[in-house]
Amino acid sequence: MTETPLIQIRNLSKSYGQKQVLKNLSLDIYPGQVIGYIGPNGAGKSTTVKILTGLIPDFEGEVLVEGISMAKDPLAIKKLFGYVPENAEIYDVLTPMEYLDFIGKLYGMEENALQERARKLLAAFGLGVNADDRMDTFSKGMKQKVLLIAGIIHNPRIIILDEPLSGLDANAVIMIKELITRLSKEGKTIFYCSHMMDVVEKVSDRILLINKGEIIADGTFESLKQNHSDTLERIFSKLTGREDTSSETDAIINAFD
Ligand SMILES: Nc1ncnc2c1ncn2[C@@H]1O[C@H](COP(=O)(O)OP(=O)(O)OP(=O)(O)O)[C@@H](O)[C@H]1O
Repeated sequence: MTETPLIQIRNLSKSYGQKQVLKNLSLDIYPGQVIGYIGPNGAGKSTTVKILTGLIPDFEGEVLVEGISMAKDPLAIKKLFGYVPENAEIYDVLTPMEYLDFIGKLYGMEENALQERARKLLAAFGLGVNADDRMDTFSKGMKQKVLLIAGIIHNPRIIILDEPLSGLDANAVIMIKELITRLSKEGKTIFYCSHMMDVVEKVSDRILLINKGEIIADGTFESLKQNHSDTLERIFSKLTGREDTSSETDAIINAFD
């Protein structure tokens, strides 16, 4: 590929105390890629994305986004990212509009544009009629949708979804798949962390497999299956155990077919 990488990660390492959780990661990520970032619990996925989004400022190595070093201008880089964290709590005494207004202003959005985009996205996610209702009356799936919208309210170039499906039902899975497809068509770069191999397979055009803080495979899902089937099987059967055969998981996986 001759294109300039959008994100360049060079020799990235991170330790918590004595424990090294990322070991010398080097990666180039290109504009428009949909990357599935997979690996077992504790492999280092969330730590990687928290470094990319500026939430963990102390690390070794270098991260460049659009050629700008994270160390030099973290605020400029933060605005390029939209981040939907795993298991986030929402401040649910607010309405979606109040919450999105708060988040949008953190990104410096102008009031009218912010209101317009918030209502448009809420309607697109089927929450138009709930835009001004307090979220403490919402289901988990409805709150997750608001968190997703909050992650993309400022129209970021790069979107990071960290396990956006945990605990959600099959409808939410369909919604995520549609969202990823739509955002990818708009040219967004997407970094999608998940334990659900089958789901990642269907939405990603590049898979990164991380284990114990090291990227052990990088390629298409097909190439991964050919060259790392043992690792994939070991990791995911250990990881998901019986869950993969539960009817709920089956329903989620089937939602993609
Ligand atoms: N703030 C922290 N302090 C100390 N150790 C941490 C901290 N955050 C993460 N860790 C440890 O770092 C390792 C990597 O964690 P991380 O959350 O990045 O993994 P992950 O791949 O996202 O896992 P999961 O799939 O379970 O979310 C784990 O062993 C975790 O216990």
